[in-house]
Formats: sequence, structure tokens, C-alpha cells
Amino acid sequence: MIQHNAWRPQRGLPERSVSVLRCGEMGLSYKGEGVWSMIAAKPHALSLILRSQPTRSVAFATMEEIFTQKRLLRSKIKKDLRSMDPTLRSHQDDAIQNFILEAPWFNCCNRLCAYISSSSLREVDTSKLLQNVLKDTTKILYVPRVEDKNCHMRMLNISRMDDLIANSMNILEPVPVDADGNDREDVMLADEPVDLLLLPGLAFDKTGRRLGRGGGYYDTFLSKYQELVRQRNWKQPLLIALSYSVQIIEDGVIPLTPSDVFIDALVSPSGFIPITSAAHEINP
Ligand SMILES: Nc1nc2c(c(=O)[nH]1)N(C=O)[C@@H](CNc1ccc(C(=O)N[C@@H](CCC(=O)O)C(=O)O)cc1)CN2
Ligand SMILES: Nc1ncnc2c1ncn2[C@@H]1O[C@H](COP(=O)(O)OP(=O)(O)OP(=O)(O)O)[C@@H](O)[C@H]1O
Repeated sequence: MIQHNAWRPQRGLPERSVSVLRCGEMGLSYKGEGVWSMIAAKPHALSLILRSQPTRSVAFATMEEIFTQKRLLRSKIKKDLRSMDPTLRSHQDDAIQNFILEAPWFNCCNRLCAYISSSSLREVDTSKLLQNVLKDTTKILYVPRVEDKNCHMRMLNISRMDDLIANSMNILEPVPVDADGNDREDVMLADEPVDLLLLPGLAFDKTGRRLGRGGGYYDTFLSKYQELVRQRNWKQPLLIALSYSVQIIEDGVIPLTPSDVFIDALVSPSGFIPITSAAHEINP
């Protein structure tokens, strides 16, 4: 239920931001001064959800409560993923990868970032996609490497699967120097932009919300990369997440914090789910 008049902005908040207030669902919103600058910065991305009904006295959730809601949702989705039948999972892995391998936006892309899937984390498999990219000499691939626990992740260029080594979380990632002792190219220092990022995550919705594993690595990287692309006047890359059916949840339920970056589209076992106009353009 949209509550246009439930809450009046006091500091020049754009009128359209008020209409994103909604009742019910997970009962989340923000408290404190920071909310005003946050809404001004991201009015389109916010859905501030009111906790109380009727709407005259409104209780706002703190950031702490929102992070708790994120944690609870992560636990639920992880449980659903663990109880997924392995045969069904394998069919969904094939359906998602086969769809991408046929997609013009994948075949036309020259540079991309992709994740190296971890089966123990029950992530949508990317092995077929990576094999395909690595044997295509026209494509340049960057994959994540965690640098520290402070949300710092780099995307480094690899040219073969042997460039990877398991990290402490048992995820394969590139060693920073290649066999000749040269630094691998960091996508942030590259002369040309990537066209596409294939993203992992725990939960998604059809409005573009994405819940990651809680490290803040992808959100931090994505907002820095988008800023670099803006500064260079490049075209923004498509942000496309890969998702099992069970990971797509009702719109608006994924709790939001200010640093969350929205995605352009999803690929699920039933195909392409465009969200932004950029995604509709590539999949008319
Ligand atoms: N394949 C893949 N690579 C990736 C990511 C990812 O999500 N998937 N990342 C995306 O950020 C970064 C690594 N971040 C990670 C963050 C948490 C966990 C992890 O194992 N989390 C456990 C819970 C650990 C805990 O709560 O103590 C889990 O999710 O079950 C793994 C990677 C970079 N590389
Ligand atoms: N209770 C908390 N208070 C303040 N910051 C927190 C809290 N819990 C997590 N964070 C920080 O917020 C950042 C982003 O967390 P968020 O839950 O948005 O991650 P995510 O969407 O799973 O991230 P990603 O997919 O980018 O890895 C992380 O740096 C994390 O350390």
C-alpha cells in the first residue's frame, strides 16, 4: 500500500521520494539524520517501509535492525539452497548457462567480469561460461580477488583456469602476478571498460534489489567502478545476476541499506528477467 501523505519531508526532499513509503512487509525503515542525505542521494533506489499502522506515528528501524533483517534473510535463503535437490540444481545450472551462452549480449561482449562459482556456497555454476570465455581469444575476463576484510575486492585479468588458487574461504581467485612475474591487469586500471558483469548473490527481486553474502565486497566494487565509468564518459556495464528460482523473492522484501547497488537484469532457469531500460534494450 503506497502512503503518499504518511510522512512529510522537512528539508527539501523531492516530492516523488515520499511515494516510495510503503506499509507492512518486513517493517523496515531508517532512523536518524543520515536518512535525509541518503534519500536525497538515492530517491529512486529507496523503499522506506513503515513499521506501524495506522501511519500517523511512524517508528523507524535503525541500520542495526536492517542489518539483522538482512542476516535473517541470508540464513533463510542459505537453508533453501542447501535443501535444493542436487539434480534440480544441476538442471538449473545448465539452463542458466545455456541461456547465457546463446544470448547476443554475452556473445557480443568483449570484456567482462564474472565470479568463479563455489559449489559449497551453492552458487549458480559459471564453469561452462568461463571455459567458453577463456577459449574465445576476442574476450577479456576479470575475476574477483579479495584483498582484505575491509570490503576491498579487485577484479583481475586471467587467461586460464590455472591462474587461480583457492583462498581461505575456499573460493578460487587469481594470484596477483602472472607466471612471468607481471602484475595482472586490474579492471580499475584498464584503458577500456567492461561491457558486462555477471554477479553472484543470495537473493534477488524483480525490481533490482540484490542481497549479497554480507561482506560488502561487490557493492563497494560496483559503486567505485560505476564512478570510474562516469568520470571517463564510458558506457555503464550491464549488471546481470545469476539466480536459481528459489533465490528470487517477492518484490520489496529484501532490506536495503544505502550502499546497495541495484542490478540491471537476472538470468534464472526460466530465462532473462530485464529490470532497467538498459536491460530491456538488449532483450527487446
Ligand atoms: N564465487 C564468489 N566469489 C566471490 C564472492 C562471492 O560471493 N562468490 N564475493 C562476494 O562478496 C567475494 C568474496 N566474499 C565472500 C564472502 C563470504 C563468503 C562466505 O563463505 N560466507 C559464508 C558465511 C561466513 C560467515 O558468516 O562467517 C556463507 O555465505 O555461508 C565467501 C566469500 C569475492 N569473491
Ligand atoms: N550491523 C552493521 N552495522 C554497520 N555495518 C554493517 C553491519 N552489518 C554489516 N555491515 C557492513 O555493511 C556492508 C555491506 O553489507 P551488506 O549487508 O549490504 O552486504 P551485501 O549486500 O551482502 O554485500 P555484497 O554483496 O556487496 O558483498 C559491509 O561492509 C558490512 O561490513
